[in-house]
Amino acid sequence: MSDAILVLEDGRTFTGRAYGATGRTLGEIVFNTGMTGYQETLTDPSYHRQIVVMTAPHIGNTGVNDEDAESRRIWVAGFVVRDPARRSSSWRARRTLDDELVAHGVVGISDVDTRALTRHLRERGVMRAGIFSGDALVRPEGERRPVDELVDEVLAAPVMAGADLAGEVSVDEAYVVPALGPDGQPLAEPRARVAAVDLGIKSMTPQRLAERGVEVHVLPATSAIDDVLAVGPDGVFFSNGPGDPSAARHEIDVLRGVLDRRIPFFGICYGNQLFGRALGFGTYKLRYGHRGVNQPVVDRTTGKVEITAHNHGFAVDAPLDAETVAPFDGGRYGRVRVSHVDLNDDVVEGLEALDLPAFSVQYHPEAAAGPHDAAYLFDRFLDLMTTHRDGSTPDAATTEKGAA
Ligand SMILES: NC(=O)CC[C@H](N)C(=O)O
Repeated sequence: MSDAILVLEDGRTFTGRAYGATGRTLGEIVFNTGMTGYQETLTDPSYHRQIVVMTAPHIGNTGVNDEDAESRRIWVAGFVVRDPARRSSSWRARRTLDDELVAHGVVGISDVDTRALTRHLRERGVMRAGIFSGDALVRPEGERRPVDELVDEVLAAPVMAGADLAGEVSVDEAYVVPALGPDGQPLAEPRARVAAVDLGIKSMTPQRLAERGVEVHVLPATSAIDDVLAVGPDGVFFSNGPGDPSAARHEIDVLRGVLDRRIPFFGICYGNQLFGRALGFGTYKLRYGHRGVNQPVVDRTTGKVEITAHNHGFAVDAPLDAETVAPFDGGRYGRVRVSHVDLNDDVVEGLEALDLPAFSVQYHPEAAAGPHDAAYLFDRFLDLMTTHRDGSTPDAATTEKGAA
């Protein structure tokens, strides 16, 4: 195994060994505290352009299987681990993690003091970084490249703030995930039909809806409101995704079209941030974000605390205490409240419109990877769609699907 170096934009360096592909990679460096789920993390499109540090020290133990990928490829820009497993041990493993990283051309580094690195990122905040190994470490004449030169390359990489990335990870063509019955077989009569805008969707999300008898039409991020309406949806879903929500102007316009028509809406993660912005709230970048599978969140509707999976670096800036009139366009969307809050740091983790059939969460009820405490949110979405359709909501008199 050859040498590798991790270079942060503030000049801090960590030496280690090449892991996965060798070469050079640049991105925003973030840490994930999950003890499990590295395959789901690697294939989560929300990590596009990010170098992920795993704080769990031993990575690769269960290899890579053919079932747990959350999308068609690995998206992380680079991978940083402490102690890679020397062999995979799982009846489901088909390949080693090292081989999988090589096959996908993902440059990684191992034997890094990931505790020191994570403490550094907690203090200084996430920043740009690069991993350099193999030819990327040496000049053509064979001498080692000085760190200053590597730092300059890191500083030339784009920052995450302002990045509009959903279009880079979304599908090109729409597809349908069929509704399933209790026996796992396709349902002839779906219980509801959802238009799901793919901003970087994880495959487990339409699956969780399909398991509840919902037919899911997954649409490209570039879809216009007419494409969404063409599905004839009982509800619209906006997925997780990479990038800065303040850059997603097209998607926010489409979402306002959904809200104006009072079509039931549910958003996850990036979808929550876009819902917040559509309502007129701001979003901001967290110092180091939430990434892992054990974040405590309180659901203020029931008072229950749930342990949840997270992957976000931005958050919605909305008042925690009271119902607020959504600021957009003089209160056009009525009242809103913060429905979920992170108990570690009081970050907004969910929004609920009180005068529209719409809600969202900042975290991952699809739970891939992670605990399943928040699965009830998919049931809430289905309930919202069916009661809205049957006209049995309290505000049904004023709720007319298709009204402009
Ligand atoms: N998982 C997500 O949807 C992430 C949303 C956004 N890109 C963030 O970092 O906050």
